[in-house]
Amino acid sequence: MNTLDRHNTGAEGTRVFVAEGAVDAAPGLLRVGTRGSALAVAQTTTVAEIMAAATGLDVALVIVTTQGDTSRAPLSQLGGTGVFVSTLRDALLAGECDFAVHSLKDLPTGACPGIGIGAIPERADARDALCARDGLTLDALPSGARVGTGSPRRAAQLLARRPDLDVRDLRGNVDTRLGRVGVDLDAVVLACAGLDRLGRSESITERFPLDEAPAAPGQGALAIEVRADDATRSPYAEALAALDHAESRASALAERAVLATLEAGCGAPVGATAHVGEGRLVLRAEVASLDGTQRLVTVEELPWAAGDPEHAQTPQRLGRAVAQRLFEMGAAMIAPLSGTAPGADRPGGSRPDSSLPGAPR
Ligand SMILES: NCc1[nH]cc(CCC(=O)O)c1CC(=O)O
Repeated sequence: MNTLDRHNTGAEGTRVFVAEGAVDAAPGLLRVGTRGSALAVAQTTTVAEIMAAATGLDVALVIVTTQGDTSRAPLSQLGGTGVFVSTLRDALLAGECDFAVHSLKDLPTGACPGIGIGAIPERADARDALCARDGLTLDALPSGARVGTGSPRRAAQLLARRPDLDVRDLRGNVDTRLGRVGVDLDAVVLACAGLDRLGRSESITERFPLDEAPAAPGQGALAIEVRADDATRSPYAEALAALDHAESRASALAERAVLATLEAGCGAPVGATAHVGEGRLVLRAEVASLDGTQRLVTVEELPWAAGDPEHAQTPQRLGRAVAQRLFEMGAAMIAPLSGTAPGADRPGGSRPDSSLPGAPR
């Protein structure tokens, strides 16, 4: 009755299936909470298949409908993008699911009592994608071309390269946004990760290099949240350990520490992108003015090795240092960081992501 669509994963005969409505806890079953959008279901299915293979258990996708999905009220009235996240967290705390899968870039940086990030899986392509009509690249778009994005960071980065563009506000899910290309817009900018996960890679006409256009902190990464008491208990711990990817975790946490220290929200023109190379964690971040005419960029790095307890706090330290440097360069003077006017005084420092003791690294 609960199962709409079941399929075998082929992994030791376990099943991954989509449940409609409530599913009771059962010993042989893991329940993974997800939003119901095509993108959310696609990425949660991948997560569920890894969990099933690692534990030998069945995995149910529990679709949680959030107010952000059903309401037509502006996001600002619903309490910002956090509405997508808080309903999933409520379901987790209420025991309606055992895990919650989020796009990491949509997760507010503040800690949530009783919940922690149990795993950050291997990240998809973190870059932004231009999806233009007729296969056009950014340089090839005609003067004054109309490009859609709802992100102030993407708008600033577009205008920095092409001040002549007519950047238009754009909302809605991935397919809605793509549907505007060649109709009333010449192009839209979306995350490569979402397009690749949805099988829409062929719509991409250019992938912007991260060193020229740092993406949103955490873009392309997922976060698997778990009740803090369950993180180290079997079978949850085995499922999380199979999913966690140390380099992706370190990179994403460093990027998010920039955002937390700047006390910047998703509406702030802030990009941050980290990678691991030659035993070092390298973090590049940018704060731009909304019109793209002013861009502050800094790159810093620290030694880092997977699994080394000495480097457990390195991502947060690196992110804080980069954000402090951006403050010194005048970030608060050129950009609205949390919806306040440019120039407003921004104290640094904010509570970091909750980290679970004993959670897989
Ligand atoms: N803000 C919406 C959002 N949240 C996560 C993704 C998909 C990319 C990802 O997983 O980071 C998107 C769409 C987009 O930015 O194009």
